[in-house]
Amino acid sequence: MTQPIPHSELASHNTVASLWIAIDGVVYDFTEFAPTHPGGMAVLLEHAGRDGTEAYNAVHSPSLLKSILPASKQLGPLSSPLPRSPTSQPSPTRKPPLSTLISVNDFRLAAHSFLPPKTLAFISSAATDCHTHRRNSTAYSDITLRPRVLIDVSAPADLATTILGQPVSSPIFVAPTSLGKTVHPDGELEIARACRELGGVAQVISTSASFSVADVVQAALDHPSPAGQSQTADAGNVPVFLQLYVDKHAPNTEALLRSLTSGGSSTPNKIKGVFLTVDAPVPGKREADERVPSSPTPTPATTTPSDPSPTTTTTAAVTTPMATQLTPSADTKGSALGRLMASYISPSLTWQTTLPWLRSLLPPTVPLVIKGIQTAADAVRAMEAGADGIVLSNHGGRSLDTSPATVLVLLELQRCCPEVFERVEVYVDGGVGRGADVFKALCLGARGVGVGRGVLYGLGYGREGVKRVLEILNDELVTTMKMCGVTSLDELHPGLVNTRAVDHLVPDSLSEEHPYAKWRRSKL
Ligand code: HEM
Ligand SMILES: Cc1cc2nc3c(=O)[nH]c(=O)nc-3n(C[C@H](O)[C@H](O)[C@H](O)COP(=O)(O)O)c2cc1C
Repeated sequence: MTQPIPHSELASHNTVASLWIAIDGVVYDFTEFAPTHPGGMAVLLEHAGRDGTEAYNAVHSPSLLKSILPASKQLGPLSSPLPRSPTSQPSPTRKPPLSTLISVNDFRLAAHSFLPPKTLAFISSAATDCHTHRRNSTAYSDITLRPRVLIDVSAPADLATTILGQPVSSPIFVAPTSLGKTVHPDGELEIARACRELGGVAQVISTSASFSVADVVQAALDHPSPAGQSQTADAGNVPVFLQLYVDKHAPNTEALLRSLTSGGSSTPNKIKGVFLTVDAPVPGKREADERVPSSPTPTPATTTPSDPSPTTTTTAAVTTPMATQLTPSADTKGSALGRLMASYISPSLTWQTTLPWLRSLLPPTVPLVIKGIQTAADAVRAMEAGADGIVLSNHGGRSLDTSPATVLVLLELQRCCPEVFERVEVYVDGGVGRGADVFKALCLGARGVGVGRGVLYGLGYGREGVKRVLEILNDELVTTMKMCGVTSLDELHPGLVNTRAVDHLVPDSLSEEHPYAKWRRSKL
C-alpha cells in the first residue's frame, strides 16, 4: 500500500468518472468495477468519496472484496478514520426468550416482535395475493394421516439418510435463502454452524447469500460438532450445496463454479452439488416487500438479557444500501429487496442450452439438481435432460401466485410419471411448518424436505435458534413416525397418508394441453 490518503482527496473522487470508497480504513478505486457491480451502480455512487464500511459489511463478507477486486485497486490507507454515518443502536425490546419457543410458528411470531419491519417484509412476503404461499402449507393439513397402532416403536427412530450421496443426519435440509445478514450479523455462517452441531444437516447456500459460499463452507468445516454426538458426515466433510442463479454475465457463473468445484465434490471444502433455480426468471411481485420502505431510521432492539445469542442487526445496518439503490431509480413499483437482488439473474435459461452448458462446467462427481419444478411434464424433462435431482418448489410462493402447492406437484408426479422417482432424487420445499408435513412429503416419495422461512425466523436467535427450529421439526417428525407405527425412514409409504381431500386438484395427464379447452387464438 502507498501513502495515507487524506479525507479531502477521497472526497474529490465521488463521481462515475472517478469513484473511490473507503472500507475498513482502506481506500479502494471502484471506477471500473461500478458499472458491473451486481447490486447496481447507484449503491456505490451513494458512497462515493465516503466511508462505505457499514453499508458494505451489511451485505458482503470481507473476503468478497479481496477475491473480486484486483489488488491494484487498493489505493492506500485513509489518513485517519472518517466519521461514519450514524448507526442505529439496539435498545431493549421484548424479544421472547429462546427457551419459550416450542414450535416453528412460535419462531415466526417471535420474529415479528423484534426483526426490523423491512427484514420481516423481505422474509415473510410472497407473490401478489399470497395464495400459493398459503396453499403450500394448507395442502399439507388437507392431507391426513393413517395411524397404525399396536406396533412396538420403542426403538429409537433413525432419521439419518443421504442427500445426493452425502450422509446427512436428517431428511430435513436448509433451503437456500438470500441476504442472511438482514436477520443476523453472521447470517449464513450461523446456519452452517447449526447444521454442523446437528451432526450434519444439509445446507443449500444461495448465490445471493450475504457471505461468499466459500466462507460458509469454511464456517461449517471450522465449527466443531458437539462432543459425544455422532457426526453423520465425515469430520472433514460437510453436506453443503450451492444454489445457483445464473448471472446475466455468464463468465461470472463460470468462475464461481470453477472456484467451488475444482477438485470435485470429494474435496472437503468444495460444494457437494449444484441446485439450479429455475422458478424465478423474473422477480415475483411481492407487495409487502414493495410497500415497506427501506428506512435508515433506528429500529427496536434485538437483544435481551435472557437471550444467549442476541441479534444485533438493525434496519439501518441492513437497508441503507437498499434505499440508496432504489431511491435514484424513482421506482413506481415500490422498494422490494427481492426485486433489487434479482437484477443480476439471467432470464434466458433454456433446457437446450443451459443444462448442457452447466454439465460441461461441473466435474462429473458434482450432481446437478433443478430447483423450481412445478409440473410432471417438466419433471420428466429434467429426468430426460440428465438431472441428478429435482426440487419441487415455487420459491415459497414468492414467484408466481396461484402456481400449485408443492405437495400437490409431488402427487402429480406419483400419478403421471412415477418412474421419475426411480431415476432422480425428488425433493420438495414450501410451507413446511411441522414434522408431520415432512412425514407426509416423505411418504409420498420425497427424499428430503427443504425449509426456508422457518430457518430464517430461527436465525433471529443465531445458531441456537436455527438449531432449535430444526430440532423441533425432527422431534415432531419422530413423534409422527412412531404414532404411525414406524421407526425408520425406509418404512414410510403412501399408505400412511390419505390424500382424498386434494386428489381432485391433481392433474392426471402429462399432456401440456388443457383437458377439454382446445381453442387457439390464431384459429378464431
Ligand atoms: C459500499 C460498497 C458496496 C455496497 C453498499 C454494496 C451493496 C450491494 C447490494 C445492496 C447488493 C444487492 C443485494 C445482494 O444480492 O446481496 C449487492 C450485490 C452484490 N455485490 Fe455489492 N456492494 C458494495 C460493494 C461491492 C464490492 C466491492 C463487491 C465485489 C468486489 C461487490 C459484489 C457484489 C456481488 C457479487 C453482488 C451479488 C450478490 C452477492 O453475491 O451478494 N459489492 N451489493
Ligand atoms: C427470504 C427468502 C429468500 C430466498 N432466497 C432464495 C434464493 O436466493 N434462491 C433460491 O433458490 N430460493 C430462495 N428462496 C426460496 C427458498 O429456497 C425456498 O424455496 C422457500 O423458502 C421454501 O418455502 P418456505 O419458506 O415456506 O419454507 C428464498 C426464500 C425466502 C423466504
